[in-house]
Amino acid sequence: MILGVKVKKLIKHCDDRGFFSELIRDDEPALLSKFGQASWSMSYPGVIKAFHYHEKQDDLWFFPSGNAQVVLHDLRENSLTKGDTDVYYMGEENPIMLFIPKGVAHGYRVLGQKPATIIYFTTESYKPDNPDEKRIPWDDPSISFDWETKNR
Ligand SMILES: Cc1cn([C@H]2C[C@H](O)[C@@H](COP(=O)(O)OP(=O)(O)O[C@H]3O[C@@H](C)C(=O)[C@@H](O)[C@H]3O)O2)c(=O)[nH]c1=O
Repeated sequence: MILGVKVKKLIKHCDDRGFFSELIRDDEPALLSKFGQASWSMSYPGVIKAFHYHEKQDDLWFFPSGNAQVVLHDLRENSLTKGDTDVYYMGEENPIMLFIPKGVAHGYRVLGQKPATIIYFTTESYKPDNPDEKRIPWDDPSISFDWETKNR
């Protein structure tokens, strides 16, 4: 597992009305050291958004609807897991919060036949004049992640 990445499994309190679940609390600083921004985005089935990374901000991801294949790749020079790639399947079928530290490239592919929505929290707010948004092509050979679903 890439160093510094954290997973919080959400607890669904189900009853006859539906369910309730906590996402993040102020006594979980390990998950988000500070609040910068909350963002919401939707992607259509099959879309790949990858790879992005940040120099200053940490991300905390949650997919409230749909499902995604999330791919992380450690770019940090001084990390013991530099060069490692990890995959998470998250969303409706696996409701988790995923903490992605700065310097870890991240991206996702929407799985299934319906759009996926993501709500994510960042430790910094977006600066339109100088965004902390770095990009690596989704099929970059240095990561060489195979995004195809394997029928087996
Ligand atoms: C990220 C961001 C974008 N924008 C604007 C810029 C642009 O006009 C439009 C779409 O921006 P992007 O193409 O960068 O959006 P998107 O490709 O959804 O970017 C996001 O993807 C996820 C997977 C991440 O990891 C985030 O860090 C962020 O990079 O929204 C904001 O106004 N605020 C923001 O915080």
